[in-house]
Order: sequence, then C-alpha cells, then structure tokens
Amino acid sequence: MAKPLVLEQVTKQFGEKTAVNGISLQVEEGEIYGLLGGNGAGKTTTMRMVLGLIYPDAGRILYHGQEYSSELQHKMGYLPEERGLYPKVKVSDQIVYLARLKGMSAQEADKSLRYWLERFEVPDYYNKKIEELSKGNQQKMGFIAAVVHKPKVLILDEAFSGLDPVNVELLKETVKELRDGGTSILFSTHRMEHVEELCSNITILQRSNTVLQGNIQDIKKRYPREEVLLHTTGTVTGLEAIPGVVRVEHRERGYSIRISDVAAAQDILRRAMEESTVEHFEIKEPTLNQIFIKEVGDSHE
Ligand SMILES: Nc1ncnc2c1ncn2[C@@H]1O[C@H](COP(=O)(O)OP(=O)(O)OP(=O)(O)O)[C@@H](O)[C@H]1O
Repeated sequence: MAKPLVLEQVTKQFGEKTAVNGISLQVEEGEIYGLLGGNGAGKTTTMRMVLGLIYPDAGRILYHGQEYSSELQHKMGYLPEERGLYPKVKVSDQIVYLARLKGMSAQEADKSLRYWLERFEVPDYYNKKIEELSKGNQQKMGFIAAVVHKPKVLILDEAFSGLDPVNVELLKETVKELRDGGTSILFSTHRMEHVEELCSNITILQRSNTVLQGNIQDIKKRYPREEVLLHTTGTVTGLEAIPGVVRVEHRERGYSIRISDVAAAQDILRRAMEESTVEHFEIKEPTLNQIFIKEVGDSHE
C-alpha cells in the first residue's frame, strides 16, 4: 500500500536562495517523523510544501501515492510555529469555522471541539476570545484547530512551545494517541529530548540539505560512545591518568568521564573496583542532542 506521505528529491528556491535542496523522506501510517535542523535549515519551507501552501520547484510530494490536490487539504492538519489563530475571535467560532473549511459539518465540528476542550480540561474556553487566553492555552487551542477535523496527516511545528511541563505531558500523550490511531505526523522541533521520546525516524537538515537521516537507534550506533557514568561508594583516584580518558567531572554520586576510546571504559571499571564499591557503571550512548550539535554545529544561519 502507498505510504501516507512521500517526498522525492524536493527542491524549493526563493530567487537565488535554495531553501530546500533535494529532500527525500517517507512517513508511515501511525508514525511520528522528526524533521530537524538549525535555524533557517529549511524545515518550515518543507512543511509548507507538504501542506500545498507553496509548490516545489523540483521533485514531488505524494500522499498515498497521489499528487497534491485541494481535497487533500481536508485530510491535513497544521500547527504552525507562530500563532495561527485570530486574537479577537471566539474559540468556538474560529475552530468550528476552520473545521468546516476542512469538510466537517457544523454539528460534527462542534462535537469534536467540545470533546477536545473537555479532554484538555478547559470546557469554559468555548466562549472565550483567543486574546483572553494565556500563551500556553492559546497554543493548546492551536493544537485543537490542527486536529479537530481528524486529519490523516498532521504537521506539528514546535507543538509544545510555551507549555508548562504538565501541559507538555498532556499534549505528548495526545500526540502518541493520534499516532496509535494511525495518524502520520511530521514533527518539527529544536527539543531533541522530545524527538527521542516520540520519533523513530528523523531527517536532520542543514542549510537546506539532508545531513543525517534514518532510524534514531541505528544513527546512534554509528557514533562513538564517549561518556562513562560511574557511581561508587568512595573516591577513585588516578582516573585522569588512564589512557583514553579526556576529562573527569565529579558528580553528586560519582563521576562523569569523557573518553576518546571506548577501551578506556574497561580500565576505568577495573580501577574503580580496586579502590571502591561500584554502584553504577554505564557507557552512555550519545544523545540526539550531542549528535545534532556534532552534525549541525555552529554552521546554521
Ligand atoms: N518566502 C521566502 N522568501 C525568501 N526566502 C525565504 C522564504 N522563506 C524561507 N526563506 C529562506 O529559506 C531558508 C529556509 O527557511 P525555513 O523557514 O524553511 O527554515 P527553518 O528550518 O524553518 O528555520 P527555523 O528553525 O529558524 O524556523 C532560510 O534561509 C530563509 O531565509
């Protein structure tokens, strides 16, 4: 069966500027796909092309094997990074209107909106104007506007920005539920810990080009493990002198040791066992944040 969303060698120019240069990716049904990159890397331009708001100059975008058509708008939802709702308009008027544009009847739209307001424990927002709500609650209304019409493809740009930790969890659980219900989600953020938690596959863009792509766990295996965590009951001396140890940092319950060669880890463990009792020993995988910084570094715009 054709995949919900496929980008093939998609390119977009703005005058002389190439904003997106030959990006290819595929999002499965029921997948949250991470689209990452530094500022100006081309993420928003890519999302706008997927939404049919702008057209690629080269390459193509396929939705279940079909080229873009206006009816597809009904099946797509978008939470833009910048606020998309009108401040002076009531939540109910605005979201019902948007859902109707996406092909829902007024009755269905109203029912769906009420469901989401209950779900987010803010049923009284129904009659409030957007400008009366706090920034985080406006973000939640933006999220509802993106999902109210039950889209098959959902595009989330910094979906959790401005939310407190409780609301981040609430929205994260909602996004996982939508995924489990079969929605294909293109998820863009600068928060790598959210990507690690939600996405299995990612593309990292740098200056309009793909620099890294694939399954997060497979990507991690390609990077050296450069940190050892060691918790001991007492002090361990001479760690700095072990070949391959780059830096030793004292932590509350032991040490974080930066290594240049994973073989040093065995010598660290041996030394720790000779001098103390080891409570915890771990050769840490690189985090996605570390990988991102390595790949994108300070070369973003
Ligand atoms: N309408 C436009 N006209 C001219 N240049 C544009 C336009 N839209 C985007 N660009 C340029 O294309 C490049 C990619 O921009 P884009 O907004 O896609 O980046 P981004 O990855 O979303 O960045 P950020 O993380 O900062 O939001 C940038 O150099 C930007 O200046």
